[in-house]
Amino acid sequence: MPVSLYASPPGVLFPRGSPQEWGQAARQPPGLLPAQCRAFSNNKILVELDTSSGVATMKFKSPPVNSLSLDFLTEFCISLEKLENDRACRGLIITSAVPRVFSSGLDINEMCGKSREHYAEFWRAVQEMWIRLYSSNMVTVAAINGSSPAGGCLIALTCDYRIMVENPKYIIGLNEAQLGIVAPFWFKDTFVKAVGHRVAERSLQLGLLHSVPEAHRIGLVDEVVPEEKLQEKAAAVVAQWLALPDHARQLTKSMMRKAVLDHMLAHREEDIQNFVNFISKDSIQKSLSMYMEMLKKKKS
Ligand SMILES: CCCCC/C=C\CCCC/C=C/C(=O)SCCNC(=O)CCNC(=O)[C@H](O)C(C)(C)COP(=O)(O)OP(=O)(O)OC[C@H]1O[C@@H](n2cnc3c(N)ncnc32)[C@H](O)[C@@H]1OP(=O)(O)O
Repeated sequence: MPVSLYASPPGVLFPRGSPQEWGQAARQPPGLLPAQCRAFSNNKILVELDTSSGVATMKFKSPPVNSLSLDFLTEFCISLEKLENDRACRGLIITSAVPRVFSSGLDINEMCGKSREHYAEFWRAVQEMWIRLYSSNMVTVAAINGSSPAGGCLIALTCDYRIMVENPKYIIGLNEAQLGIVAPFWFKDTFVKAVGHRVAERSLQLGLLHSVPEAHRIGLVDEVVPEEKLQEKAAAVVAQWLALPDHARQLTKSMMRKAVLDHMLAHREEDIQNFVNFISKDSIQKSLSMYMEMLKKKKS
C-alpha cells in the first residue's frame, strides 16, 4: 500500500473532480499502443503509462521551447495528479518531445505587463507544480534531452534522479540572476540539496548555465548518456529504484524532503506576495523586457 507523503496535496490551482473527463479525446486509437500501454494527452503534455512495469513517460510537447506558461503548469499538475492517483503507476520519466530543449523555464510573458492578480495566480501554479513533484510518491526521473535553464532546471532538480544527454550545445542551471531576478528560497533549497551549499551559492550568484560535463561534475545531473541511450537508461534507473519496497522508499524520500517542503508550505502565501511585489516593480519589468529583446535579437 503506497504511503502518502502529503495525503491531501494543496490543490488550489485547478477545479477538482474532473480528471476522468480530461484528455479523453486524446486517447490513442486502439492498435497503436501495446495492450499494456495507456495514454492520455492534452495540448502541451503527452503521457504514456506502461501498466506492466508501472512506469509512465511524460513528454513535454509545447514548442518552440516548452516554456512554463500558466496553461502548461495547469496541465502538468493535472497530469501529475492523475498519475499519482493511478495505482498502476509507480514511476515517472519526464522528458521532452521538442528537439534540443527540455524546458526553457518559466514563460517570461506570464511575468511581463500583467496584473498583480495574474502574477499571484501564475506563481501559485509554479508552487503547485513544485509541491506535487517534490512530494510525489512515484519514483521520478528527469531524462533531460535538451537545454534546461531556470524553471526547466528546477523541474529536473525536483525529480529523484537526473540523466542528461551529452551534447555540447545543451546547458542547464538556475540563471535567474542573469535576468535580473532572484531564484526564490525553495528553488535555492532544492538546488542546495542536490549540489551542496558552496557550489549552489557560486552558481546562483553568477546565474550560471552549465555545460553537460560541468553539470555532471558538480552533481547537478547524476549521469550523462548519448541521446540514443537516454530512454533505456531512464527505464533502467526507475526499475532499480522500484525494486525496493514502496513504503520504505517513499518514507525515506519523505524524510529527506520534509524540511524543505514544510518550509515552503509554511511560507507559501508570503512567497506569493514577495513574488507579486518583486515582479511588479518597474525596474524588474524593464530587465525582463530587455532580456526578451536580447533573446529575439540573438535569433536575427
Ligand atoms: C526577493 C524575493 C524574490 C521573490 C521571487 C522573485 C522573482 C521570481 C523568480 C522567478 C524565477 C524564474 C524562473 C524562470 O524560469 S525565468 C525564465 C528563464 N529562462 C531563460 O532564461 C531561458 C531563455 N531561453 C533560452 O535561453 C533559449 O530560448 C533556449 C531555451 C536555450 C532555446 O534556444 P533556441 O532553441 O535557440 O530558441 P530561441 O532562443 O530562439 O527561442 C525560441 C522562441 O521562444 C522564446 N522563448 C525562449 N525562452 C522563453 C521563455 N522562458 N519564456 C518565453 N519565451 C521564451 C524566444 O523568445 C523565441 O521567441 P520568438 O520565436 O518569438 O523570437
